[in-house]
Amino acid sequence: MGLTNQATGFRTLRENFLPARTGGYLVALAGNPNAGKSTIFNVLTGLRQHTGNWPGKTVLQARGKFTHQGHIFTLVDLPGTYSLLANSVEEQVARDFICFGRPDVTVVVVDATCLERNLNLVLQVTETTTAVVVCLNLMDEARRKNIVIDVPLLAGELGVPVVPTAARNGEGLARLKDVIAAVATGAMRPVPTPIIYDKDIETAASQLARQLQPLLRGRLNARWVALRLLEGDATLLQGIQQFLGVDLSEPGIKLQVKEVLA
Ligand SMILES: Nc1nc2c(ncn2[C@@H]2O[C@H](COP(=O)(O)OP(=O)(O)OP(=O)(O)O)[C@@H](O)[C@H]2O)c(=O)[nH]1
Ligand SMILES: [Mg+2]
Repeated sequence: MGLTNQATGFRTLRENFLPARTGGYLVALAGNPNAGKSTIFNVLTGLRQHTGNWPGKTVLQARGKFTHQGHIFTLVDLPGTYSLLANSVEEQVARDFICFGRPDVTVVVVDATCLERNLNLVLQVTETTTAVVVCLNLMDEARRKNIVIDVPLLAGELGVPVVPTAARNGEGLARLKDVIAAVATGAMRPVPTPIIYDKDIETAASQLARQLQPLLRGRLNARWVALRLLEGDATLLQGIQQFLGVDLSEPGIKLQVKEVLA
């Protein structure tokens, strides 16, 4: 059953979105459908989010709390998404929370049995924020399929911590909490490996990013927004208007996009 814009009303989504900051840290759980986000959410919070072996179970974000090392963490279980270039309302919920919910840490849960496909989202998230932890879930399944992953090498390549887990039997979740806490408190500062595009795209993006910087005022990564504008991502413009009150579809910006593309 699809969740449509009409059925939910965008306003409701937006009101649901930005949790009141009541102290503690805000942690987003993002990832492809079926990667095990809700399973991790349930173990960490003791709540019972719907889980099951088909994609798209979680349609709206769910929130729960856990405490660790004396800190309170609000965990947000997001709908599964393959990409930040939202193609459905569920993906838009996830994208908007990652971009506008200002999480202190974004955990990207990936399926260790199909790492390559899952890394697409990891790379997109690390383009928007540095406070990223990769949770390499379904390690039990990977072992069963004789898939061997060099975790330190992966972490080194990505520039963010990678924590192997098998959430269904609780494996690795204590370490996951330690790493979330370390990134949230600033004890660990990931430095994601930048993705460098063709020279023309880089030149256009940095030119545009300079124009966007004063409008976005650090609330969103200007380079990433510039790349999305060059790509013509209309739903992101909607989100920026809604959550930041900045209209990037105004003629002045359109003209700049045209100019850098010329
Ligand atoms: N073997 C194994 N199964 C797991 C593991 N983690 C989750 N699962 C199972 O994988 C299926 C999907 O888990 P969910 O937690 O619902 O996945 P999700 O990421 O929340 O999925 P969406 O909400 O659809 O995006 C469920 O049947 C879980 O029991 C794990 O580490 N190992
Ligand atoms: Mg789920």
